[in-house]
Amino acid sequence: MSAHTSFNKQDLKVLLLEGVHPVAEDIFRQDGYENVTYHKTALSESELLEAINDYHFIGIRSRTQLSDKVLSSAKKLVGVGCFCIGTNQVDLVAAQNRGIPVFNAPYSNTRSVAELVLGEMIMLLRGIPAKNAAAHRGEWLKTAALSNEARGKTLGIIGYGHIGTQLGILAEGIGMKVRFFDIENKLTLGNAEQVTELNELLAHSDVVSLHVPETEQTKGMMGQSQIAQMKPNSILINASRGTVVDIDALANALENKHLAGAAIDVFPTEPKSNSEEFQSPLRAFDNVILTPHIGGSTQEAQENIAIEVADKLIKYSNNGSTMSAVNFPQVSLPEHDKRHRILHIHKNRPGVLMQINQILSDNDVNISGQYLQTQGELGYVVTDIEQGSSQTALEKMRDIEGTIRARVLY
Ligand SMILES: NC(=O)C1=CN([C@@H]2O[C@H](COP(=O)(O)OP(=O)(O)OC[C@H]3O[C@@H](n4cnc5c(N)ncnc54)[C@H](O)[C@@H]3O)[C@@H](O)[C@H]2O)C=CC1
Ligand SMILES: O=C(O)CCC(=O)C(=O)O
Repeated sequence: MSAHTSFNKQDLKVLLLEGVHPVAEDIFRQDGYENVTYHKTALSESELLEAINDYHFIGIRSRTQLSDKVLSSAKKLVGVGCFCIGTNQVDLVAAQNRGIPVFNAPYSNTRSVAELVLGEMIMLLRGIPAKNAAAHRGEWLKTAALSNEARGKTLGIIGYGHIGTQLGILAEGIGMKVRFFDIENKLTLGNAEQVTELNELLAHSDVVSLHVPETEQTKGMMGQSQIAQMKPNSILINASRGTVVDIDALANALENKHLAGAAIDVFPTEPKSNSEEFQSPLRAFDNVILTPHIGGSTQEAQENIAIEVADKLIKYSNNGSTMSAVNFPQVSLPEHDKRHRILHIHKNRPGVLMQINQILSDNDVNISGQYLQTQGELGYVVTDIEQGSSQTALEKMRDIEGTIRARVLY
Protein backbone atom coordinates (compact mmCIF):
# COMPACT_ATOMS: atom_id res chain seq x y z
CA MET A 1 0.00 0.00 0.00
CA SER A 2 1.17 3.53 -0.69
CA ALA A 3 2.22 5.59 2.30
CA HIS A 4 0.99 8.75 0.58
CA THR A 5 -2.31 10.15 1.68
CA SER A 6 -3.81 13.61 2.14
CA PHE A 7 -4.74 12.76 5.70
CA ASN A 8 -2.47 11.82 8.50
CA LYS A 9 -3.46 8.17 8.89
CA GLN A 10 -3.39 8.51 12.67
CA ASP A 11 -6.21 11.03 12.37
CA LEU A 12 -8.40 8.82 10.21
CA LYS A 13 -10.98 6.92 12.21
CA VAL A 14 -12.27 3.51 11.22
CA LEU A 15 -15.38 1.92 12.74
CA LEU A 16 -15.78 -1.85 12.30
CA LEU A 17 -19.15 -3.28 13.34
CA GLU A 18 -20.97 -6.63 13.54
CA GLY A 19 -17.91 -8.71 14.42
CA VAL A 20 -16.24 -8.58 11.02
CA HIS A 21 -13.26 -10.94 11.05
CA PRO A 22 -10.53 -9.36 13.27
CA VAL A 23 -7.99 -9.62 10.46
CA ALA A 24 -9.67 -6.46 9.05
CA GLU A 25 -8.54 -4.49 12.09
CA ASP A 26 -5.01 -5.94 11.77
CA ILE A 27 -4.83 -4.90 8.12
CA PHE A 28 -5.81 -1.30 8.92
CA ARG A 29 -3.32 -1.11 11.78
CA GLN A 30 -0.50 -2.64 9.72
CA ASP A 31 -1.09 0.04 7.11
CA GLY A 32 -0.74 2.78 9.73
CA TYR A 33 -4.39 3.37 10.60
CA GLU A 34 -4.16 3.40 14.39
CA ASN A 35 -7.61 4.71 15.12
CA VAL A 36 -9.76 1.62 14.65
CA THR A 37 -12.83 0.94 16.79
CA TYR A 38 -14.09 -2.65 16.75
CA HIS A 39 -17.58 -3.75 17.87
CA LYS A 40 -18.77 -7.36 17.93
CA THR A 41 -22.38 -6.30 17.36
CA ALA A 42 -24.36 -3.82 15.29
CA LEU A 43 -25.21 -0.40 16.78
CA SER A 44 -28.80 0.72 17.19
CA GLU A 45 -29.88 3.57 14.92
CA SER A 46 -29.57 6.11 17.74
CA GLU A 47 -26.09 4.83 18.70
CA LEU A 48 -25.05 4.91 15.06
CA LEU A 49 -26.40 8.44 14.55
CA GLU A 50 -24.31 9.59 17.48
CA ALA A 51 -21.13 7.71 16.57
CA ILE A 52 -20.90 7.94 12.80
CA ASN A 53 -20.13 11.65 12.66
CA ASP A 54 -16.65 10.91 13.99
CA TYR A 55 -15.58 8.29 11.46
CA HIS A 56 -13.97 8.38 8.02
CA PHE A 57 -14.56 4.71 7.21
CA ILE A 58 -17.19 2.27 8.38
CA GLY A 59 -17.27 -1.51 7.97
CA ILE A 60 -20.60 -3.32 8.38
CA ARG A 61 -22.31 -6.62 7.57
CA SER A 62 -25.97 -7.16 6.71
CA ARG A 63 -27.53 -5.87 9.93
CA THR A 64 -26.47 -2.21 10.00
CA GLN A 65 -28.84 0.05 8.09
CA LEU A 66 -26.98 2.97 6.51
CA SER A 67 -30.07 4.97 5.57
CA ASP A 68 -30.16 8.47 4.11
CA LYS A 69 -30.79 9.74 7.65
CA VAL A 70 -27.73 7.96 9.06
CA LEU A 71 -25.54 9.05 6.14
CA SER A 72 -26.64 12.66 6.58
CA SER A 73 -25.02 12.52 10.04
CA ALA A 74 -21.82 11.06 8.61
CA LYS A 75 -20.15 14.34 7.79
CA LYS A 76 -16.59 12.96 7.62
CA LEU A 77 -17.39 9.62 6.02
CA VAL A 78 -15.08 8.83 3.07
CA GLY A 79 -15.96 5.21 2.30
CA VAL A 80 -18.21 2.32 3.33
CA GLY A 81 -17.20 -1.34 3.37
CA CYS A 82 -19.91 -4.02 3.37
CA PHE A 83 -18.12 -7.10 4.69
CA CYS A 84 -20.58 -9.33 2.79
CA ILE A 85 -22.17 -9.58 -0.68
CA GLY A 86 -25.52 -7.84 -0.20
CA THR A 87 -25.48 -4.03 -0.19
CA ASN A 88 -29.25 -3.54 0.19
CA GLN A 89 -28.70 -2.38 3.80
CA VAL A 90 -27.05 0.80 2.46
CA ASP A 91 -28.92 3.60 0.70
CA LEU A 92 -26.54 3.48 -2.27
CA VAL A 93 -28.01 6.55 -3.97
CA ALA A 94 -27.74 8.62 -0.80
CA ALA A 95 -24.11 7.51 -0.45
CA GLN A 96 -23.43 8.33 -4.11
CA ASN A 97 -24.99 11.78 -3.76
CA ARG A 98 -22.54 12.45 -0.93
CA GLY A 99 -19.57 11.18 -2.93
CA ILE A 100 -19.10 8.11 -0.73
CA PRO A 101 -18.12 4.88 -2.50
CA VAL A 102 -19.49 1.60 -1.13
CA PHE A 103 -17.39 -1.56 -1.45
CA ASN A 104 -18.37 -5.18 -0.84
CA ALA A 105 -16.91 -8.65 -1.25
CA PRO A 106 -18.81 -10.08 -4.19
CA TYR A 107 -17.32 -13.58 -4.18
CA SER A 108 -15.66 -14.46 -0.89
CA ASN A 109 -18.57 -16.21 0.85
CA THR A 110 -20.31 -17.70 -2.18
CA ARG A 111 -18.81 -21.18 -1.80
CA SER A 112 -19.93 -21.27 1.84
CA VAL A 113 -23.54 -20.57 0.84
CA ALA A 114 -23.47 -23.15 -1.96
CA GLU A 115 -22.08 -25.83 0.38
CA LEU A 116 -24.71 -25.11 3.05
CA VAL A 117 -27.53 -25.35 0.52
CA LEU A 118 -26.17 -28.62 -0.88
CA GLY A 119 -26.10 -30.13 2.61
CA GLU A 120 -29.60 -28.88 3.43
CA MET A 121 -30.94 -30.27 0.18
CA ILE A 122 -29.63 -33.77 0.92
CA MET A 123 -30.92 -33.65 4.50
CA LEU A 124 -34.37 -32.45 3.44
CA LEU A 125 -34.72 -34.99 0.63
CA ARG A 126 -34.18 -37.70 3.30
CA GLY A 127 -36.57 -36.05 5.75
CA ILE A 128 -33.75 -35.83 8.30
CA PRO A 129 -34.75 -32.54 10.03
CA ALA A 130 -38.13 -34.01 11.12
CA LYS A 131 -36.59 -37.38 12.10
CA ASN A 132 -33.85 -35.59 14.04
CA ALA A 133 -36.32 -33.38 15.90
CA ALA A 134 -38.46 -36.44 16.73
CA ALA A 135 -35.44 -38.39 18.03
CA HIS A 136 -34.55 -35.45 20.31
CA ARG A 137 -38.03 -35.87 21.80
CA GLY A 138 -37.51 -39.64 22.22
CA GLU A 139 -39.49 -40.69 19.13
CA TRP A 140 -38.18 -43.31 16.66
CA LEU A 141 -39.25 -42.50 13.06
CA LYS A 142 -37.65 -45.41 11.16
CA THR A 143 -39.32 -45.19 7.78
CA ALA A 144 -38.41 -44.72 4.12
CA ALA A 145 -41.60 -42.78 3.40
CA LEU A 146 -40.81 -39.41 1.76
CA SER A 147 -37.11 -40.24 1.97
CA ASN A 148 -35.30 -39.89 -1.35
CA GLU A 149 -31.84 -39.91 -2.89
CA ALA A 150 -30.71 -36.66 -4.49
CA ARG A 151 -29.43 -38.57 -7.51
CA GLY A 152 -31.74 -38.09 -10.48
CA LYS A 153 -33.81 -35.34 -8.81
CA THR A 154 -34.25 -31.90 -10.35
CA LEU A 155 -32.85 -28.81 -8.69
CA GLY A 156 -34.40 -25.52 -9.83
CA ILE A 157 -32.14 -22.55 -9.13
CA ILE A 158 -33.60 -19.04 -9.18
CA GLY A 159 -30.77 -16.57 -9.77
CA TYR A 160 -27.85 -18.22 -11.56
CA GLY A 161 -25.06 -15.93 -10.36
CA HIS A 162 -21.95 -16.64 -8.31
CA ILE A 163 -23.78 -18.79 -5.77
CA GLY A 164 -26.34 -20.33 -8.13
CA THR A 165 -23.67 -21.52 -10.58
CA GLN A 166 -21.50 -23.09 -7.86
CA LEU A 167 -24.53 -24.81 -6.37
CA GLY A 168 -25.42 -26.13 -9.82
CA ILE A 169 -21.98 -27.69 -10.26
CA LEU A 170 -22.01 -29.24 -6.78
CA ALA A 171 -25.51 -30.65 -7.36
CA GLU A 172 -24.52 -32.16 -10.70
CA GLY A 173 -21.62 -33.78 -8.86
CA ILE A 174 -24.12 -35.88 -6.87
CA GLY A 175 -26.18 -36.71 -9.96
CA MET A 176 -28.89 -34.08 -9.86
CA LYS A 177 -30.42 -32.49 -12.92
CA VAL A 178 -30.01 -28.71 -12.77
CA ARG A 179 -32.33 -26.14 -14.28
CA PHE A 180 -32.35 -22.42 -13.59
CA PHE A 181 -34.33 -19.25 -14.06
CA ASP A 182 -32.56 -15.88 -14.37
CA ILE A 183 -33.60 -12.53 -15.84
CA GLU A 184 -30.36 -12.49 -17.82
CA ASN A 185 -29.25 -14.94 -20.48
CA LYS A 186 -26.51 -16.89 -18.76
CA LEU A 187 -23.65 -19.08 -19.83
CA THR A 188 -24.69 -22.47 -18.47
CA LEU A 189 -22.11 -24.51 -16.60
CA GLY A 190 -22.04 -28.30 -16.75
CA ASN A 191 -25.31 -29.67 -18.12
CA ALA A 192 -27.55 -27.04 -16.56
CA GLU A 193 -30.50 -25.83 -18.59
CA GLN A 194 -31.90 -22.28 -18.53
CA VAL A 195 -35.69 -21.99 -18.54
CA THR A 196 -37.50 -18.85 -19.55
CA GLU A 197 -40.61 -19.13 -17.36
CA LEU A 198 -40.43 -19.14 -13.58
CA ASN A 199 -43.64 -21.19 -13.29
CA GLU A 200 -42.17 -23.85 -15.55
CA LEU A 201 -39.18 -24.17 -13.22
CA LEU A 202 -41.40 -24.28 -10.13
CA ALA A 203 -43.70 -26.94 -11.53
CA HIS A 204 -40.93 -29.41 -12.41
CA SER A 205 -38.33 -29.05 -9.64
CA ASP A 206 -37.95 -31.38 -6.66
CA VAL A 207 -35.96 -28.67 -4.90
CA VAL A 208 -36.18 -24.94 -5.56
CA SER A 209 -33.33 -22.77 -4.25
CA LEU A 210 -33.31 -18.97 -4.33
CA HIS A 211 -30.12 -17.02 -5.07
CA VAL A 212 -31.32 -13.60 -6.21
CA PRO A 213 -30.36 -10.21 -4.76
CA GLU A 214 -32.99 -8.10 -3.00
CA THR A 215 -34.48 -5.79 -5.62
CA GLU A 216 -37.93 -4.32 -6.25
CA GLN A 217 -38.57 -7.30 -8.57
CA THR A 218 -37.44 -10.01 -6.16
CA LYS A 219 -39.32 -8.71 -3.11
CA GLY A 220 -42.15 -11.18 -2.58
CA MET A 221 -41.25 -13.13 -5.75
CA MET A 222 -42.13 -16.40 -3.94
CA GLY A 223 -45.67 -15.58 -2.82
CA GLN A 224 -48.72 -17.77 -2.38
CA SER A 225 -49.32 -18.38 -6.09
CA GLN A 226 -45.67 -19.21 -6.86
CA ILE A 227 -45.47 -21.62 -3.91
CA ALA A 228 -48.72 -23.21 -5.11
CA GLN A 229 -47.06 -23.75 -8.52
CA MET A 230 -44.33 -25.84 -6.90
CA LYS A 231 -44.44 -29.61 -7.39
CA PRO A 232 -46.26 -31.47 -4.56
CA ASN A 233 -43.81 -32.75 -1.89
CA SER A 234 -41.02 -30.56 -3.17
CA ILE A 235 -38.63 -28.47 -1.08
CA LEU A 236 -38.00 -24.72 -0.91
CA ILE A 237 -34.65 -23.26 0.12
CA ASN A 238 -33.97 -19.56 0.69
CA ALA A 239 -30.50 -18.29 1.58
CA SER A 240 -30.83 -15.06 -0.41
CA ARG A 241 -32.82 -12.31 1.31
CA GLY A 242 -35.73 -12.55 3.71
CA THR A 243 -38.05 -10.36 1.67
CA VAL A 244 -37.99 -12.76 -1.30
CA VAL A 245 -40.30 -15.39 0.27
CA ASP A 246 -43.73 -14.77 1.79
CA ILE A 247 -43.22 -16.62 5.08
CA ASP A 248 -46.96 -16.92 5.86
CA ALA A 249 -47.60 -18.43 2.43
CA LEU A 250 -44.74 -20.88 3.03
CA ALA A 251 -46.12 -21.79 6.47
CA ASN A 252 -49.53 -22.48 4.85
CA ALA A 253 -47.96 -24.72 2.21
CA LEU A 254 -46.14 -26.69 4.95
CA GLU A 255 -49.27 -26.86 7.09
CA ASN A 256 -51.34 -28.34 4.26
CA LYS A 257 -48.41 -30.65 3.30
CA HIS A 258 -48.04 -29.26 -0.21
CA LEU A 259 -44.31 -28.95 0.47
CA ALA A 260 -42.18 -31.70 2.07
CA GLY A 261 -39.84 -29.26 3.79
CA ALA A 262 -37.86 -26.07 3.61
CA ALA A 263 -34.57 -24.52 4.65
CA ILE A 264 -34.63 -20.82 5.45
CA ASP A 265 -31.53 -18.80 6.39
CA VAL A 266 -32.88 -15.26 5.92
CA PHE A 267 -36.04 -13.65 7.23
CA PRO A 268 -38.09 -10.50 6.61
CA THR A 269 -37.28 -9.43 10.17
CA GLU A 270 -34.14 -10.79 11.80
CA PRO A 271 -33.10 -10.36 15.43
CA LYS A 272 -30.74 -7.45 15.88
CA SER A 273 -28.46 -9.41 18.17
CA ASN A 274 -27.93 -12.97 19.38
CA SER A 275 -29.69 -12.09 22.63
CA GLU A 276 -32.97 -11.14 20.92
CA GLU A 277 -35.63 -13.85 20.50
CA PHE A 278 -36.10 -15.16 16.97
CA GLN A 279 -39.80 -15.04 16.03
CA SER A 280 -41.23 -16.90 13.06
CA PRO A 281 -44.28 -19.03 12.25
CA LEU A 282 -41.80 -21.54 10.79
CA ARG A 283 -40.58 -22.48 14.28
CA ALA A 284 -43.63 -24.77 14.47
CA PHE A 285 -42.37 -27.10 11.71
CA ASP A 286 -39.91 -29.96 12.35
CA ASN A 287 -39.37 -30.34 8.62
CA VAL A 288 -37.91 -26.84 8.24
CA ILE A 289 -34.23 -26.15 8.77
CA LEU A 290 -33.96 -22.71 10.33
CA THR A 291 -30.56 -21.04 10.39
CA PRO A 292 -29.69 -17.55 11.70
CA HIS A 293 -28.47 -15.91 8.47
CA ILE A 294 -25.20 -17.85 8.50
CA GLY A 295 -25.04 -18.91 4.83
CA GLY A 296 -21.76 -17.04 4.44
CA SER A 297 -20.58 -17.41 8.02
CA THR A 298 -17.58 -19.70 7.84
CA GLN A 299 -14.08 -18.97 9.09
CA GLU A 300 -12.74 -19.20 5.54
CA ALA A 301 -15.32 -16.84 4.06
CA GLN A 302 -15.17 -14.28 6.87
CA GLU A 303 -11.38 -14.06 6.75
CA ASN A 304 -11.34 -13.72 2.97
CA ILE A 305 -14.04 -11.04 3.11
CA ALA A 306 -12.16 -9.10 5.78
CA ILE A 307 -8.99 -9.09 3.69
CA GLU A 308 -10.83 -8.14 0.49
CA VAL A 309 -12.92 -5.29 1.90
CA ALA A 310 -10.24 -3.83 4.20
CA ASP A 311 -7.84 -3.78 1.22
CA LYS A 312 -10.40 -2.00 -0.96
CA LEU A 313 -11.07 0.69 1.67
CA ILE A 314 -7.36 1.24 2.27
CA LYS A 315 -6.65 1.38 -1.45
CA TYR A 316 -9.34 4.01 -1.92
CA SER A 317 -8.03 5.97 1.05
CA ASN A 318 -4.36 5.81 0.01
CA ASN A 319 -4.57 5.77 -3.75
CA GLY A 320 -8.06 6.82 -4.87
CA SER A 321 -8.86 3.54 -6.65
CA THR A 322 -12.58 2.78 -6.75
CA MET A 323 -12.38 -0.55 -8.55
CA SER A 324 -15.43 -2.71 -7.78
CA ALA A 325 -17.27 0.01 -5.83
CA VAL A 326 -20.97 -0.75 -6.26
CA ASN A 327 -22.30 2.82 -6.50
CA PHE A 328 -19.39 4.78 -7.92
CA PRO A 329 -17.49 5.38 -11.17
CA GLN A 330 -14.78 2.72 -11.24
CA VAL A 331 -11.22 3.91 -11.71
CA SER A 332 -8.18 1.66 -11.38
CA LEU A 333 -5.10 3.74 -10.59
CA PRO A 334 -1.35 3.18 -10.57
CA GLU A 335 0.67 4.27 -7.53
CA HIS A 336 1.50 7.98 -7.43
CA ASP A 337 5.03 8.03 -6.00
CA LYS A 338 6.74 11.43 -6.29
CA ARG A 339 3.51 13.01 -7.54
CA HIS A 340 0.51 14.60 -5.91
CA ARG A 341 -2.87 13.18 -6.83
CA ILE A 342 -6.05 15.26 -6.74
CA LEU A 343 -9.38 13.45 -6.44
CA HIS A 344 -12.42 15.42 -7.55
CA ILE A 345 -15.94 14.02 -7.12
CA HIS A 346 -18.70 16.02 -8.73
CA LYS A 347 -22.17 15.98 -10.21
CA ASN A 348 -21.93 14.60 -13.72
CA ARG A 349 -22.41 17.67 -15.89
CA PRO A 350 -20.56 19.09 -18.91
CA GLY A 351 -17.54 21.33 -18.42
CA VAL A 352 -16.18 20.13 -15.07
CA LEU A 353 -13.05 18.53 -16.55
CA MET A 354 -12.37 21.69 -18.55
CA GLN A 355 -12.64 23.84 -15.41
CA ILE A 356 -10.32 21.50 -13.47
CA ASN A 357 -7.70 21.74 -16.19
CA GLN A 358 -8.09 25.50 -16.46
CA ILE A 359 -7.42 25.86 -12.73
CA LEU A 360 -4.30 23.67 -13.04
CA SER A 361 -3.07 25.63 -16.02
CA ASP A 362 -3.73 28.99 -14.27
CA ASN A 363 -1.66 27.75 -11.33
CA ASP A 364 1.21 26.53 -13.49
CA VAL A 365 0.59 22.95 -12.49
CA ASN A 366 1.77 20.28 -14.91
CA ILE A 367 -0.53 17.26 -15.34
CA SER A 368 1.29 13.93 -15.53
CA GLY A 369 -1.77 11.72 -15.73
CA GLN A 370 -5.52 12.10 -15.69
CA TYR A 371 -8.40 9.66 -15.29
CA LEU A 372 -12.09 10.43 -15.72
CA GLN A 373 -15.01 8.12 -15.15
CA THR A 374 -18.69 8.84 -14.78
CA GLN A 375 -21.59 6.74 -13.56
CA GLY A 376 -25.13 8.07 -13.65
CA GLU A 377 -25.24 11.33 -11.74
CA LEU A 378 -21.63 11.15 -10.57
CA GLY A 379 -18.29 12.12 -12.10
CA TYR A 380 -14.85 11.22 -10.72
CA VAL A 381 -11.70 12.91 -12.01
CA VAL A 382 -8.27 11.90 -10.74
CA THR A 383 -5.37 14.11 -11.72
CA ASP A 384 -1.69 13.37 -11.05
CA ILE A 385 0.47 16.45 -10.99
CA GLU A 386 4.24 16.79 -11.12
CA GLN A 387 4.80 20.09 -9.42
CA GLY A 388 3.19 23.28 -8.26
CA SER A 389 0.82 23.98 -5.45
CA SER A 390 -1.71 21.21 -5.32
CA GLN A 391 -3.29 22.78 -2.23
CA THR A 392 -4.13 26.08 -3.97
CA ALA A 393 -5.48 24.23 -7.00
CA LEU A 394 -7.53 21.98 -4.70
CA GLU A 395 -9.12 24.95 -2.94
CA LYS A 396 -10.10 26.43 -6.31
CA MET A 397 -11.47 23.09 -7.53
CA ARG A 398 -13.71 22.94 -4.49
CA ASP A 399 -15.45 26.07 -5.81
CA ILE A 400 -16.35 24.49 -9.16
CA GLU A 401 -20.13 24.27 -9.38
CA GLY A 402 -21.35 20.72 -8.80
CA THR A 403 -18.34 19.72 -6.69
CA ILE A 404 -19.32 17.16 -4.06
CA ARG A 405 -15.91 16.70 -2.49
CA ALA A 406 -12.23 16.92 -3.40
CA ARG A 407 -9.04 15.81 -1.66
CA VAL A 408 -5.37 15.50 -2.44
CA LEU A 409 -3.08 12.52 -1.89
CA TYR A 410 0.61 13.41 -1.33
N1 LIG B 1 -27.38 -16.12 3.40
C1 LIG B 1 -26.23 -15.51 3.35
O1 LIG B 1 -25.48 -15.45 4.31
C2 LIG B 1 -25.82 -14.89 2.07
C3 LIG B 1 -26.76 -14.39 1.20
N2 LIG B 1 -26.38 -13.84 0.01
C4 LIG B 1 -27.44 -13.35 -0.89
O2 LIG B 1 -27.38 -14.10 -2.09
C5 LIG B 1 -27.59 -13.21 -3.17
C6 LIG B 1 -27.02 -13.81 -4.44
O3 LIG B 1 -25.61 -13.84 -4.35
P1 LIG B 1 -24.69 -14.05 -5.66
O4 LIG B 1 -25.03 -15.32 -6.32
O5 LIG B 1 -23.31 -13.85 -5.25
O6 LIG B 1 -25.20 -12.83 -6.54
P2 LIG B 1 -25.00 -12.61 -8.11
O7 LIG B 1 -25.24 -11.17 -8.33
O8 LIG B 1 -23.75 -13.22 -8.57
O9 LIG B 1 -26.22 -13.43 -8.75
C7 LIG B 1 -27.56 -13.03 -8.65
C8 LIG B 1 -28.28 -13.54 -9.88
O10 LIG B 1 -29.68 -13.27 -9.71
C9 LIG B 1 -30.16 -12.84 -10.99
N3 LIG B 1 -31.41 -12.10 -10.78
C10 LIG B 1 -31.55 -10.82 -10.39
N4 LIG B 1 -32.87 -10.51 -10.32
C11 LIG B 1 -33.54 -11.61 -10.68
C12 LIG B 1 -34.92 -11.93 -10.82
N5 LIG B 1 -35.86 -11.02 -10.57
N6 LIG B 1 -35.27 -13.16 -11.22
C13 LIG B 1 -34.30 -14.10 -11.51
N7 LIG B 1 -32.98 -13.85 -11.41
C14 LIG B 1 -32.60 -12.65 -11.00
C15 LIG B 1 -29.02 -12.02 -11.56
O11 LIG B 1 -29.16 -11.86 -12.96
C16 LIG B 1 -27.83 -12.86 -11.16
O12 LIG B 1 -27.51 -13.83 -12.13
C17 LIG B 1 -26.92 -11.91 -2.71
O13 LIG B 1 -27.46 -10.79 -3.37
C18 LIG B 1 -27.23 -11.88 -1.24
O14 LIG B 1 -28.43 -11.17 -1.02
C19 LIG B 1 -25.07 -13.80 -0.36
C20 LIG B 1 -24.10 -14.27 0.47
C21 LIG B 1 -24.38 -14.79 1.78
O1 LIG C 1 -22.46 -12.39 6.87
C1 LIG C 1 -23.32 -11.53 6.87
O2 LIG C 1 -23.51 -10.74 7.78
C2 LIG C 1 -24.26 -11.38 5.68
C3 LIG C 1 -23.97 -12.33 4.58
C4 LIG C 1 -24.84 -11.98 3.44
O3 LIG C 1 -26.03 -12.11 3.51
C5 LIG C 1 -24.23 -11.40 2.24
O4 LIG C 1 -23.02 -11.54 2.04
O5 LIG C 1 -24.98 -10.80 1.46
